[in-house]
Amino acid sequence: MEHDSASRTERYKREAAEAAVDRFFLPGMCVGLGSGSTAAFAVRRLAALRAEGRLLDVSGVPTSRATEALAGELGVPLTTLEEHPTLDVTIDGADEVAPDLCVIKGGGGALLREKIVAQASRRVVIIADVTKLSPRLGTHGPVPVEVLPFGWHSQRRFLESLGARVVPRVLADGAAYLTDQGNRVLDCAWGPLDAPEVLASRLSARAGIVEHGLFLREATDLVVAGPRGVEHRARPS
Ligand SMILES: O=C[C@H](O)[C@H](O)[C@H](O)COP(=O)(O)O
Repeated sequence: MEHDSASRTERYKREAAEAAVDRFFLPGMCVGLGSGSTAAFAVRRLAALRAEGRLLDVSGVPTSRATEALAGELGVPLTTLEEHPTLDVTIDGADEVAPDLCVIKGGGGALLREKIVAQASRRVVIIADVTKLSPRLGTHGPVPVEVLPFGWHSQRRFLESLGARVVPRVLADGAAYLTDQGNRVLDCAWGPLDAPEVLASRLSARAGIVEHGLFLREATDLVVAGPRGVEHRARPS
């Protein structure tokens, strides 16, 4: 039963990713390649289209070392923000998606590069299976916060003073999890957030906090897949 629901979720992730690539990646584009299991399906779709001789002139900026490695393995051409400071579109996953297309990202630790790439993109398409939809951000899980290793205990106390239950992210062997930039991640559970924009600006103002997983303005579109098929939603104006 559990296995069935896990494989359904994987199918929905793949369907959302493939629909988004087919609709939003166009010939000649420079694109952002997101991170995580859903975004990996998008990279695979782009590689499959290339194998059919389509989108051969599309190049991508990867949002993590893992995505860079996957794209490299599959022969997807990569570029950089130095070469292409503005990207046409980024397709990326999310951990939680609210009805206004505000999202939480960073479950895989790629939030900083993902936000840099999203903010350099004209359009940001979030791809998700239905389990990611949430009535209010914070309902499903924590907000990942990336902090410099220097003085990180002081960031932990600061986050607790804002009401979070803070769990420093660790690897299976108990060692500290480090991001691609060598920073720590503190997973901060606040529960459903009444005013995510107020929280986001307090986090952004704190020295030592490098970035947080609240993406409140970046997403322009959502492609979500579930038992009723694949649906596209544009950000409400
Ligand atoms: O840091 C990771 C990213 O923000 C992912 O896009 C997010 O965690 C969703 O990952 P997945 O598609 O594996 O659920």
